[in-house]
Amino acid sequence: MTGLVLKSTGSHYEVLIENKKITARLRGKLRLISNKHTNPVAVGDWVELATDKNGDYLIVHVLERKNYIIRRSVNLSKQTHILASNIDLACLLVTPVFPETSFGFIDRFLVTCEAYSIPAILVFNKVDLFQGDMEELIANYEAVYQTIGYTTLRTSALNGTGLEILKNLLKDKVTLLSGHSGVGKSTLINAISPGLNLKTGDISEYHFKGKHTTTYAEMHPLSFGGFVIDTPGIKGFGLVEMQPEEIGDYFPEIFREKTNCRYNNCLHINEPECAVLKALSFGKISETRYQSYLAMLNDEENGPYRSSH
Ligand SMILES: Nc1nc2c(ncn2[C@@H]2O[C@H](COP(=O)(O)OP(=O)(O)OP(=O)(O)O)[C@@H](O)[C@H]2O)c(=O)[nH]1
Ligand SMILES: [Zn+2]
Repeated sequence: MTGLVLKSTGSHYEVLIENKKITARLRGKLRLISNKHTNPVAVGDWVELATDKNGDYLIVHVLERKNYIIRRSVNLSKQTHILASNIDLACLLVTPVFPETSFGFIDRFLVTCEAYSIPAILVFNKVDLFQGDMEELIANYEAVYQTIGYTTLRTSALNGTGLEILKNLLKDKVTLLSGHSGVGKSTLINAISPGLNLKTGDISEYHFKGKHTTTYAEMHPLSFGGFVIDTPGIKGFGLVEMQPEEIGDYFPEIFREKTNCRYNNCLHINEPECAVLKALSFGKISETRYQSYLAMLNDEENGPYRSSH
């Protein structure tokens, strides 16, 4: 029989088999297969199951993954951890304040999605709080990302803004929902799919302790069709196994321009006749995006790269 992995707590897995949630363990052998990733089975995996002599469920095989997103393991070793697999859409919840989501964080998320060819959207949440300066801040973010071609949406779980549009975007898909701890992931899922009753945090706790209420990635069936994967308060995405020359390919607007650079191995730092730097000087490529690009280049061991721009 096959099932869909909804949750992993390390030793046990919650698996959906034809609308029934069961708990399963891994067959011993499976644990040895993957040295590359710290978890051989991830949320979103389709798995084959068997029962042991006591009638307990065992995961015996992981079906081929359409895609998966990896993160560096928490201990910052070379090992990586599969965050989730078989993702149709990645949705980043963004709040300009409470908590602050930086351009750098958004760009890292988008680059990760581009690298895995997973469509990504940006959802500006808690818009009920946006007035005055906040409104301006959001409009600024929207302008940057809409110009590149990303879909953006404004939502509020509190006053219902954008919830119907969000439901339409998520319907019948497996959506990875990300965002800093406290941006309102659990609250938003509860609002679009009542009955799940996910635990939400008190905002004051986030401020003072940086508290995480969610600790494991977990997949939830949506009442209107599809699944959403809630991820624990993420500090950042690791750019795993990415070559410096590759990074620009995951910024769609840099990728579009780079064919016109004089050198085809141009890193768009201070090379002559660089089409990317030219587009930047015309404002066709945004300054914040370019700064994120440079920051990501310098993340790699080959850095530092400094632009004379
Ligand atoms: N004003 C306002 N507050 C919101 C909204 N959505 C969530 N909140 C508040 O933001 C806080 C954090 O919400 P959560 O849903 O727990 O955040 P989360 O992203 O799931 O956090 P983690 O589980 O730690 O990753 C809570 O106090 C919510 O009441 C919203 O649309 N408007
Ligand atoms: Zn260039």
